[in-house]
Amino acid sequence: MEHSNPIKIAITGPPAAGKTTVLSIFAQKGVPVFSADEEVKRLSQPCKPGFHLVVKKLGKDFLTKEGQLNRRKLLHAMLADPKTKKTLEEIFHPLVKKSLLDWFEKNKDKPLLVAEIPLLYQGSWEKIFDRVIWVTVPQEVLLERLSKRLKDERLAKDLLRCYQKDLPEKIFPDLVIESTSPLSKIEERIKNDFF
Ligand SMILES: CC(C)(COP(=O)(O)OP(=O)(O)OC[C@H]1O[C@@H](n2cnc3c(N)ncnc32)[C@H](O)[C@@H]1O)[C@@H](O)C(=O)NCCC(=O)NCCS
Ligand SMILES: Nc1ncnc2c1ncn2[C@@H]1O[C@H](COP(=O)(O)OP(=O)(O)OP(=O)(O)O)[C@@H](O)[C@H]1O
Repeated sequence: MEHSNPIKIAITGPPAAGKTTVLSIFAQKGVPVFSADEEVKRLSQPCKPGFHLVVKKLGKDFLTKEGQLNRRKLLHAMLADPKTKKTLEEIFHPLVKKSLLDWFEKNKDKPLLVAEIPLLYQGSWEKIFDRVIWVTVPQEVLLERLSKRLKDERLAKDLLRCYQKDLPEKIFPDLVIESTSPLSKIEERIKNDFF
Protein backbone atom coordinates (compact mmCIF):
# COMPACT_ATOMS: atom_id res chain seq x y z
CA MET A 1 0.00 0.00 0.00
CA GLU A 2 1.25 3.53 -0.84
CA HIS A 3 1.54 6.06 2.01
CA SER A 4 2.10 9.59 0.74
CA ASN A 5 3.22 10.83 4.13
CA PRO A 6 5.26 8.55 6.39
CA ILE A 7 5.26 9.29 10.11
CA LYS A 8 8.81 10.42 10.91
CA ILE A 9 10.14 9.67 14.37
CA ALA A 10 13.41 10.94 15.82
CA ILE A 11 15.24 9.20 18.66
CA THR A 12 17.56 11.46 20.60
CA GLY A 13 19.34 11.78 23.94
CA PRO A 14 22.85 11.99 25.37
CA PRO A 15 25.74 9.73 24.32
CA ALA A 16 25.42 6.14 25.62
CA ALA A 17 21.84 6.72 26.85
CA GLY A 18 20.57 3.73 24.85
CA LYS A 19 19.35 5.34 21.59
CA THR A 20 20.77 2.65 19.29
CA THR A 21 19.14 -0.04 21.43
CA VAL A 22 15.74 1.65 20.99
CA LEU A 23 16.41 2.16 17.26
CA SER A 24 17.11 -1.55 16.86
CA ILE A 25 13.67 -2.41 18.31
CA PHE A 26 12.10 -0.54 15.38
CA ALA A 27 14.54 -2.13 12.91
CA GLN A 28 13.60 -5.62 14.16
CA LYS A 29 9.98 -4.79 13.34
CA GLY A 30 10.98 -4.03 9.75
CA VAL A 31 10.83 -0.22 10.06
CA PRO A 32 13.46 1.59 7.93
CA VAL A 33 16.03 3.22 10.26
CA PHE A 34 18.72 5.91 9.89
CA SER A 35 21.58 6.77 12.26
CA ALA A 36 23.26 10.19 12.10
CA ASP A 37 26.41 8.88 13.85
CA GLU A 38 26.67 6.02 11.34
CA GLU A 39 26.19 8.49 8.50
CA VAL A 40 29.00 10.70 9.90
CA LYS A 41 31.22 7.58 9.97
CA ARG A 42 30.29 6.71 6.36
CA LEU A 43 30.97 10.26 5.21
CA SER A 44 34.33 10.18 7.05
CA GLN A 45 35.71 7.27 5.00
CA PRO A 46 38.56 8.12 2.59
CA CYS A 47 37.08 9.33 -0.75
CA LYS A 48 33.88 10.55 0.92
CA PRO A 49 33.17 14.31 1.14
CA GLY A 50 33.46 14.57 4.97
CA PHE A 51 36.94 13.04 4.87
CA HIS A 52 38.19 15.50 2.23
CA LEU A 53 36.71 18.50 4.04
CA VAL A 54 38.22 17.52 7.41
CA VAL A 55 41.67 17.09 5.85
CA LYS A 56 41.29 20.38 3.94
CA LYS A 57 40.12 22.42 6.95
CA LEU A 58 41.90 20.75 9.88
CA GLY A 59 44.96 19.28 8.16
CA LYS A 60 46.70 15.92 7.74
CA ASP A 61 47.58 15.83 11.46
CA PHE A 62 44.15 14.22 11.93
CA LEU A 63 45.01 11.17 9.80
CA THR A 64 46.19 7.82 11.18
CA LYS A 65 49.24 6.25 9.58
CA GLU A 66 46.82 4.03 7.61
CA GLY A 67 45.25 7.17 6.10
CA GLN A 68 41.93 7.08 7.97
CA LEU A 69 40.52 9.97 10.01
CA ASN A 70 41.81 9.67 13.58
CA ARG A 71 38.45 9.79 15.39
CA ARG A 72 39.89 9.71 18.92
CA LYS A 73 42.21 12.62 18.12
CA LEU A 74 39.31 14.53 16.55
CA LEU A 75 37.16 13.88 19.63
CA HIS A 76 39.88 15.26 21.95
CA ALA A 77 40.35 18.28 19.67
CA MET A 78 36.60 18.92 19.42
CA LEU A 79 36.26 18.91 23.21
CA ALA A 80 39.34 21.08 23.79
CA ASP A 81 38.74 23.71 21.12
CA PRO A 82 35.37 25.32 20.24
CA LYS A 83 36.74 26.32 16.81
CA THR A 84 37.45 22.68 15.91
CA LYS A 85 33.98 21.69 17.14
CA LYS A 86 32.42 24.42 14.98
CA THR A 87 34.46 23.33 11.94
CA LEU A 88 33.39 19.68 12.35
CA GLU A 89 29.74 20.69 12.73
CA GLU A 90 29.92 22.99 9.69
CA ILE A 91 31.32 20.08 7.68
CA PHE A 92 29.04 17.28 8.83
CA HIS A 93 25.65 18.79 9.71
CA PRO A 94 24.72 19.91 6.15
CA LEU A 95 26.02 16.60 4.71
CA VAL A 96 24.03 14.52 7.23
CA LYS A 97 20.92 16.69 6.75
CA LYS A 98 21.10 16.07 3.00
CA SER A 99 21.53 12.31 3.51
CA LEU A 100 18.53 12.31 5.88
CA LEU A 101 16.28 14.22 3.46
CA ASP A 102 17.36 11.92 0.60
CA TRP A 103 16.56 8.93 2.82
CA PHE A 104 13.10 10.37 3.60
CA GLU A 105 12.50 10.80 -0.14
CA LYS A 106 13.71 7.27 -0.93
CA ASN A 107 11.34 5.82 1.70
CA LYS A 108 8.36 8.07 1.10
CA ASP A 109 6.07 5.11 0.40
CA LYS A 110 6.69 3.59 3.87
CA PRO A 111 4.26 4.20 6.76
CA LEU A 112 6.90 4.82 9.47
CA LEU A 113 10.51 6.03 9.43
CA VAL A 114 12.78 6.23 12.48
CA ALA A 115 16.06 8.16 12.72
CA GLU A 116 18.59 8.36 15.56
CA ILE A 117 19.74 11.99 15.71
CA PRO A 118 21.92 12.68 18.79
CA LEU A 119 22.06 16.46 18.21
CA LEU A 120 18.38 16.84 17.25
CA TYR A 121 17.59 19.70 19.67
CA GLN A 122 21.04 21.33 19.44
CA GLY A 123 20.49 21.70 15.67
CA SER A 124 16.71 22.39 15.81
CA TRP A 125 16.09 19.34 13.61
CA GLU A 126 12.96 18.40 15.62
CA LYS A 127 10.98 20.55 13.15
CA ILE A 128 11.42 17.97 10.38
CA PHE A 129 10.00 15.11 12.49
CA ASP A 130 6.45 14.27 13.59
CA ARG A 131 7.39 12.77 16.94
CA VAL A 132 10.45 12.76 19.19
CA ILE A 133 11.56 10.01 21.57
CA TRP A 134 14.00 11.17 24.27
CA VAL A 135 16.09 8.32 25.67
CA THR A 136 17.55 8.93 29.07
CA VAL A 137 19.17 7.34 32.13
CA PRO A 138 20.38 8.88 35.41
CA GLN A 139 23.60 10.89 35.04
CA GLU A 140 25.70 8.34 36.98
CA VAL A 141 24.57 5.50 34.66
CA LEU A 142 25.35 7.67 31.62
CA LEU A 143 28.83 8.35 32.92
CA GLU A 144 29.40 4.68 33.70
CA ARG A 145 28.21 3.53 30.24
CA LEU A 146 30.15 6.22 28.38
CA SER A 147 33.36 5.71 30.41
CA LYS A 148 33.17 2.00 29.57
CA ARG A 149 32.65 2.73 25.87
CA LEU A 150 35.43 5.33 25.62
CA LYS A 151 37.68 3.55 28.18
CA ASP A 152 38.39 7.02 29.59
CA GLU A 153 36.32 8.58 32.40
CA ARG A 154 37.73 12.11 31.93
CA LEU A 155 36.85 12.06 28.22
CA ALA A 156 33.37 10.71 29.03
CA LYS A 157 32.76 13.58 31.50
CA ASP A 158 33.94 16.14 28.95
CA LEU A 159 31.76 14.69 26.16
CA LEU A 160 28.65 14.64 28.39
CA ARG A 161 29.33 18.25 29.39
CA CYS A 162 29.78 19.23 25.73
CA TYR A 163 26.52 17.49 24.75
CA GLN A 164 24.55 19.10 27.58
CA LYS A 165 26.01 22.60 27.08
CA ASP A 166 24.34 23.05 23.68
CA LEU A 167 21.05 21.40 24.65
CA PRO A 168 18.19 23.96 24.94
CA GLU A 169 17.03 24.50 28.54
CA LYS A 170 13.52 23.26 27.74
CA ILE A 171 12.82 20.36 25.40
CA PHE A 172 9.43 18.86 24.56
CA PRO A 173 9.76 15.22 23.49
CA ASP A 174 6.57 13.23 22.81
CA LEU A 175 7.83 10.15 24.62
CA VAL A 176 10.55 9.65 27.26
CA ILE A 177 12.17 6.22 27.56
CA GLU A 178 14.17 5.40 30.69
CA SER A 179 16.69 2.98 29.28
CA THR A 180 17.46 1.34 32.61
CA SER A 181 14.16 -0.55 32.23
CA PRO A 182 14.38 -4.13 30.96
CA LEU A 183 14.39 -4.37 27.17
CA SER A 184 11.09 -6.31 27.22
CA LYS A 185 9.39 -3.34 28.95
CA ILE A 186 10.79 -0.89 26.39
CA GLU A 187 9.66 -3.15 23.52
CA GLU A 188 6.19 -3.34 25.05
CA ARG A 189 6.03 0.47 25.37
CA ILE A 190 7.04 0.94 21.73
CA LYS A 191 4.58 -1.73 20.59
CA ASN A 192 1.75 0.03 22.44
CA ASP A 193 2.66 3.50 21.21
CA PHE A 194 3.58 2.87 17.58
CA PHE A 195 2.13 -0.40 16.29
C1 LIG B 1 34.33 13.83 17.03
C2 LIG B 1 34.05 12.52 16.31
C3 LIG B 1 35.12 12.26 15.25
C4 LIG B 1 34.15 11.38 17.37
O1 LIG B 1 33.87 10.15 16.76
P1 LIG B 1 33.53 8.85 17.65
O2 LIG B 1 33.49 7.68 16.71
O3 LIG B 1 34.49 8.78 18.81
O4 LIG B 1 32.09 9.11 18.29
P2 LIG B 1 30.65 9.12 17.57
O5 LIG B 1 30.74 9.73 16.22
O6 LIG B 1 30.05 7.77 17.67
O7 LIG B 1 29.85 10.19 18.48
C5 LIG B 1 29.39 9.81 19.76
C6 LIG B 1 28.55 10.91 20.34
O8 LIG B 1 29.33 12.07 20.59
C7 LIG B 1 28.46 13.19 20.62
N1 LIG B 1 28.92 14.22 19.67
C8 LIG B 1 29.55 14.06 18.49
N2 LIG B 1 29.76 15.25 17.90
C9 LIG B 1 29.25 16.17 18.76
C10 LIG B 1 29.16 17.58 18.73
N3 LIG B 1 29.64 18.28 17.69
N4 LIG B 1 28.57 18.21 19.78
C11 LIG B 1 28.07 17.51 20.84
N5 LIG B 1 28.13 16.17 20.93
C12 LIG B 1 28.72 15.52 19.90
C13 LIG B 1 27.07 12.70 20.18
O9 LIG B 1 26.30 12.44 21.32
C14 LIG B 1 27.40 11.41 19.48
O10 LIG B 1 26.32 10.51 19.50
C15 LIG B 1 32.63 12.47 15.66
O11 LIG B 1 31.64 12.42 16.65
C16 LIG B 1 32.38 13.67 14.77
O12 LIG B 1 32.88 13.73 13.65
N6 LIG B 1 31.60 14.65 15.29
C17 LIG B 1 31.27 15.84 14.54
C18 LIG B 1 30.06 15.64 13.70
C19 LIG B 1 28.80 15.67 14.53
O13 LIG B 1 28.37 16.72 14.97
N7 LIG B 1 28.22 14.48 14.77
C20 LIG B 1 27.02 14.32 15.53
C21 LIG B 1 25.91 13.66 14.75
S1 LIG B 1 25.34 14.63 13.36
N1 LIG C 1 17.51 -0.92 28.72
C1 LIG C 1 18.80 -1.14 28.93
N2 LIG C 1 19.22 -1.82 30.03
C2 LIG C 1 20.55 -2.04 30.25
N3 LIG C 1 21.55 -1.61 29.44
C3 LIG C 1 21.19 -0.95 28.34
C4 LIG C 1 19.81 -0.66 28.01
N4 LIG C 1 19.78 0.04 26.86
C5 LIG C 1 21.06 0.19 26.47
N5 LIG C 1 21.90 -0.39 27.34
C6 LIG C 1 23.39 -0.45 27.25
O1 LIG C 1 23.88 0.88 27.31
C7 LIG C 1 25.00 1.04 26.42
C8 LIG C 1 24.70 2.20 25.46
O2 LIG C 1 23.60 1.82 24.62
P1 LIG C 1 23.47 2.35 23.12
O3 LIG C 1 24.67 2.00 22.32
O4 LIG C 1 22.14 1.89 22.65
O5 LIG C 1 23.47 3.94 23.42
P2 LIG C 1 23.50 5.18 22.42
O6 LIG C 1 22.66 6.22 23.06
O7 LIG C 1 23.11 4.72 21.06
O8 LIG C 1 25.02 5.58 22.43
P3 LIG C 1 25.87 6.52 21.39
O9 LIG C 1 25.19 7.82 21.31
O10 LIG C 1 27.19 6.64 22.04
O11 LIG C 1 25.87 5.77 20.10
C9 LIG C 1 25.19 -0.30 25.72
O12 LIG C 1 26.19 -1.01 26.39
C10 LIG C 1 23.83 -0.98 25.88
O13 LIG C 1 23.94 -2.39 25.90
